[in-house]
Amino acid sequence: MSRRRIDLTDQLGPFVPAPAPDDAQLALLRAWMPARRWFPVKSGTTTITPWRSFGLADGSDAIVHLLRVEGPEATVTVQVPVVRRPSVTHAVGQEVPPSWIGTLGDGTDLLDACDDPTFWRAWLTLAQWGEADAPPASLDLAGARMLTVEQSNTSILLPAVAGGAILKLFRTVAPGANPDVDVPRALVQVGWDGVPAPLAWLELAGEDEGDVPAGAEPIDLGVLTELVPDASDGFQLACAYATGGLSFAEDAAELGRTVAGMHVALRQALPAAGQTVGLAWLRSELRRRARAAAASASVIAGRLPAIERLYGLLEAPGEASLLELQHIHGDLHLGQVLRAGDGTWRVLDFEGEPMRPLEERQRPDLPVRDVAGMLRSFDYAAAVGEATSPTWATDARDAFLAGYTEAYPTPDDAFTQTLRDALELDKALYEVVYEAGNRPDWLGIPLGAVDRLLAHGKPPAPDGDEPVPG
Ligand SMILES: Nc1ncnc2c1ncn2[C@@H]1O[C@H](COP(=O)(O)OP(=O)(O)O)[C@@H](O)[C@H]1O
Ligand SMILES: O=P(O)(O)O[C@H]1O[C@H](CO)[C@@H](O[C@H]2O[C@H](CO)[C@@H](O)[C@H](O)[C@H]2O)[C@H](O)[C@H]1O
Repeated sequence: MSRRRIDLTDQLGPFVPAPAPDDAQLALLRAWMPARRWFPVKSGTTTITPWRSFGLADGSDAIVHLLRVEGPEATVTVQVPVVRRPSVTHAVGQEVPPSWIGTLGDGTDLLDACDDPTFWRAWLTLAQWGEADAPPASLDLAGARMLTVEQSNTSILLPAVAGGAILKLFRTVAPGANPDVDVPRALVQVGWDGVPAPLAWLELAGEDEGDVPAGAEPIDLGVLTELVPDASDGFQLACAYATGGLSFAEDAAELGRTVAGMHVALRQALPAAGQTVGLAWLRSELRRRARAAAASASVIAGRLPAIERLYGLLEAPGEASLLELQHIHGDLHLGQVLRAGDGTWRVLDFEGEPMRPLEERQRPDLPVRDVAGMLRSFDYAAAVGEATSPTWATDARDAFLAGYTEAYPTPDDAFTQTLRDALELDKALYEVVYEAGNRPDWLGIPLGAVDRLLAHGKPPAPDGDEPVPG
């Protein structure tokens, strides 16, 4: 969707030039960044080099560094705003605050500015506020704090700004509109109330670079969104239900209706102009992703033949049949939904799977991918919440699917089931790679699902063929 663009062609817009981090700062950043949850490269050696640095034009002293992180597979750009403050001594045994990057030779601390009120104020002052021209007259930072939850970006809770808001600073940035800004805006514009409204965003002008043509697209640095009051995180809630022996079916059914409503609204908000894919293409794409997953997580490699066979089952009566694509969420799971105080659900985080390239994440896709993502999440909640009932996850799945199909009728036939299984497997493989890099203790959750799906979708083994694991 179009944005009212500030003319940034010959100037830095809301920013002022600033020096790149010097050697001492760079050494601290190189030691600190890879241990952050948001650091995008999870294994292998990385090279971190300064790319662009700028200050904020309101006179505050934070400096935003964009650093190139070159990993074994790709080079990405990471946003790290910093401030220098007089050093604070922490008692022996006391944990240093999460914003502490290190102490410089002159005795000052280099800190993550995401936890700094002067940076918040500067950001809010310089951001583009929706269709309005200016921020609210008063920016009350009472109760504001940086969140320390598990997330791919860094968010700051601002309970007194604009009636309650949350600021998300994108950690991995790229030229082009971040879907986490434009997709919710488009959904709000078509009147869908299942998403909290974006209130303001901040973008950095593009810059010519090497063979990138002049006028490279602006880079989205973050988005301010309205706060969902009295919200419960969907994953924590589901885990608590599982632990407490409470059925999640009713909430799951409502969630199914919400996800269906989201798909209907996305079709209207961002029409995909009749784009389709053929089954042959889908099979080869799923196999490509499986091979890439196997290359990243060795535990998948031995299962590849069985995975390929399961994808081979993906045949419709008319092989020529085409599947319709549309804009989808792309990384839907219980941690991306909030249950508001009134029991309704809100969907967050339209950035897609953070481990995939932006261009891939923006493409129209199959809505069943979102359904499969949420189904995987019930399995996670049952495992993490140590569900006491053996049917906890299947009850939630069935209720979710019933709620979804009630609001977005889809055929209930063998092909639909096989397609859903294939996409659940695709998601479980992604999760194996994700857990191997982030939470190795949880690797068994998606791996168990991979084996279950392989056993369930097991094709009749041709003579002499090796057996499917599971
Ligand atoms: N609009 C909102 N209202 C209340 N809480 C929110 C809102 N948006 C996000 N959160 C909370 O902020 C945290 C991070 O949000 P999320 O958008 O999923 O981050 P990330 O993309 O970095 O993973 C989650 O704990 C989520 O529950
Ligand atoms: O929320 P993000 O955009 O950062 O998504 C990534 O991290 C998620 C974990 O925080 C990960 O989700 C996986 O774990 C969840 C429980 O923590 C579970 O509910 C999901 O079903 C499971 O996929 C997500 O895959 C990853 O992209």
